[in-house]
Amino acid sequence: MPSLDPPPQEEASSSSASPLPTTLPFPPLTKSHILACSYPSWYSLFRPHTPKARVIPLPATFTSYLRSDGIVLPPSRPGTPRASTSDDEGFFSSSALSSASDSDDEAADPSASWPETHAAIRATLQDLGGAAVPKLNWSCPKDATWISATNSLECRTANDVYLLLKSSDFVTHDLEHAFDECVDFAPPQEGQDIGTVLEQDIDYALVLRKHFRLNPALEFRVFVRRGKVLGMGQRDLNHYDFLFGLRPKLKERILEFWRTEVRGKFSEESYAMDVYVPPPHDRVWVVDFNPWAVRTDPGLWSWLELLTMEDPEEEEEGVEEVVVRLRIGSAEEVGNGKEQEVEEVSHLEDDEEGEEAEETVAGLADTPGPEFRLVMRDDPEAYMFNSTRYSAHKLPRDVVDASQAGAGGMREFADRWKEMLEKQSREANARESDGDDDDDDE
Ligand SMILES: Nc1ncnc2c1ncn2[C@@H]1O[C@H](COP(=O)(O)OP(=O)(O)OP(=O)(O)O)[C@@H](O)[C@H]1O
Ligand SMILES: [Mg+2]
Repeated sequence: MPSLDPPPQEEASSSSASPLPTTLPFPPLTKSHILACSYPSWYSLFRPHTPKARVIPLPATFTSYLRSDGIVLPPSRPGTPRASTSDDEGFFSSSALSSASDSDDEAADPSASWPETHAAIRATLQDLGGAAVPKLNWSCPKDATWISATNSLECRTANDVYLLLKSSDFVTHDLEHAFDECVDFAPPQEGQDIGTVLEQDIDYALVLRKHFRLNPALEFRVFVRRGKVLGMGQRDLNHYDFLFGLRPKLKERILEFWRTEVRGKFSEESYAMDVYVPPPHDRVWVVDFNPWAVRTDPGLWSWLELLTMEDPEEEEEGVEEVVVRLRIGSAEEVGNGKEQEVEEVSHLEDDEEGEEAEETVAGLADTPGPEFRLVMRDDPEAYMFNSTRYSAHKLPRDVVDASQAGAGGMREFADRWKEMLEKQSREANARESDGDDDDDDE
């Protein structure tokens, strides 16, 4: 992944009265921090609070297959022609993926190099009820869903899994750039293979999570810095009226969960924790732990503010549900405070979760304690170029494009970067003085 260093000092400070930060003040990134956020590292600690999943260790033969160019899938059944239309082909037909390197139907079966892994994946899919969402140690192939017939992460066969993993840049990042920016990582010397170097420290694994229909509105990212929750916010960048009424309850549950189940248990002091809080919103599920690093998408926050904000006051144990009936904007804009129809969210575990729609109307404003950000209707933050889906991965691409466009390109990029920092700073100030303000028309 290209460096995310902001533009040079003179670009950022030349025209502004108040000096702007020119680098993001992250603490030094270490391999041990990255490894602590690897799914197989934390899963055993939080298993009772994690949707049903299985971790399959991956041999070097399999990771080499993932790193190799081209997409060659195993035949649907060993020994059968690729054009088979058996049920085992899942969403994808392996015959449809024949490429230049695979011009005849008799290309070698790649799974011959990792038969146990192939068998384990097939058995695990069955064990998980026939449909799972794949992930490597840190990343899910969210950027590759376009290649799936269902446009989703749902996999029904081993070939569905391989196709998503092999099509994903995010997965490639795990395989080739896991320790980028780590101060204690020596990049490979000439002639050394990155895979071999990384695998000295990393036990690669495939995580298969039982697939369920989750409601993206109820996924949140919680930012913890030096052992204190700084804030939290939606992961999905759409506006959901019903979240405003639920905010006090969600916040209380998430903070309580963090205090009782995560604090003192997860080894790291700074990280971004992803949680899912399905109806009836009494139980918090851990989806992921992400490094405190620029590679993690700050979502509705910006890294600049997360890194520079004051430490919060000591946590109040048990934030109360405060009923605050503020009128912000029009009635239509603030919504009715009731949750809309909620998607099915069963199968988090072996036992079923309740699915009743939440009717609590507890207020629309945020309660005291760490700020809980929601997307306002027409919130510009949802549309900022650096806050769109997978922005942490798009930004480096911007840097790459800018660098390829020569000095002019870099200057233009630097200007955009400066504008972005200024905008974030303005918005942080406005938020501080105005509180919830859904009329922001920037
Ligand atoms: N068991 C599941 N069934 C269906 N969808 C799931 C399941 N688990 C996760 N997802 C979806 O996949 C998304 C990505 O999962 P996850 O957060 O683990 O990936 P990630 O690569 O770590 O993402 P990020 O880069 O944002 O940290 C989740 O936000 C959720 O919407
Ligand atoms: Mg993650």
